Amino acid sequence: MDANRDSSLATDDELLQAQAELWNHVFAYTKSMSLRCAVELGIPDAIHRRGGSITVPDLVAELSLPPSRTPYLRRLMRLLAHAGFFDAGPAPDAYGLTLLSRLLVSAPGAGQGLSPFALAMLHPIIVSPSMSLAAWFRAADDAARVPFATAHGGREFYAVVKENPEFGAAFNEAMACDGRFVMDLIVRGHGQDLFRGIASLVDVGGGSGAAARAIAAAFPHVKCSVLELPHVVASVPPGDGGVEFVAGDMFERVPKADAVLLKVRPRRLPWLMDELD
Ligand SMILES: C[S@@+](CC[C@H](N)C(=O)[O-])C[C@H]1O[C@@H](n2cnc3c(N)ncnc32)[C@H](O)[C@@H]1O
Repeated sequence: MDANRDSSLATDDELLQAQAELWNHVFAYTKSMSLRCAVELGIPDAIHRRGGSITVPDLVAELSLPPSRTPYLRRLMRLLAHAGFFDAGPAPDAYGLTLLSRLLVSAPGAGQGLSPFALAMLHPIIVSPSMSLAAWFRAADDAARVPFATAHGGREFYAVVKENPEFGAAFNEAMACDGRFVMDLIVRGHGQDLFRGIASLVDVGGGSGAAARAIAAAFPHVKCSVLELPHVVASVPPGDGGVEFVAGDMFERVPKADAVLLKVRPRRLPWLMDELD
């Protein structure tokens, strides 16, 4: 259907199709929330432990859930299978891992360990400010540059990360697992070209050093360091993985090195940070 057409000219079928699309958008969050639930329960790891496929009653037992939850878990699995996370294979009432859910499996060699990323990005501290996006647009006062600050007592994102150790640890682990995953692929695919002639590298805002460690392991001749905020450096176990940590502020000083790595993410969440953060 032509998205710009006047709805008075649409056929009943087209109106119903448009309503179905509207419902898809209205309920899109059910996918995210079901994913969060699956990760919190440890469903991808449980299926992996049971050889890659499991029936719903066995999954209830494996997760030590009350048997009365079986029909509800079945509905959750059906939704997640529809979203591509699990494969409703040939056996009745059984679900297997897909490429997508293998990304979440934590066992080394069996999956990519990206569950912490899903958990942190779907944490209430990140999600809840989105509920006040419209109110923020309407607000006359300019004090809060983004809805995140309004929802969190005027504090910017990294101040909240610092003040909330549980969320801080979850956020750092999310960055670490994603950094490790991406950097392993980059090193595997393009590392020889990328790091030729480089003797030292500093990863600016490099979190707990997962990406720098992946580079140091693959290219031992590259002296890798990480520049991070002091509270992040303080949370990294000492003597970890051949990477030097420098506590500081990237806007004040960046240690000298042959190469600077600054890996940032596209600003997908308009309520979280603005261009100045
Ligand atoms: C979005 S995370 C990215 C982490 C990692 N580079 C990655 O891509 O996975 C941004 C990191 O920058 C750090 N950071 C924020 N402001 C900083 C500053 N002024 N100086 C140094 N690091 C900073 C944060 O603590 C956080 O770990």
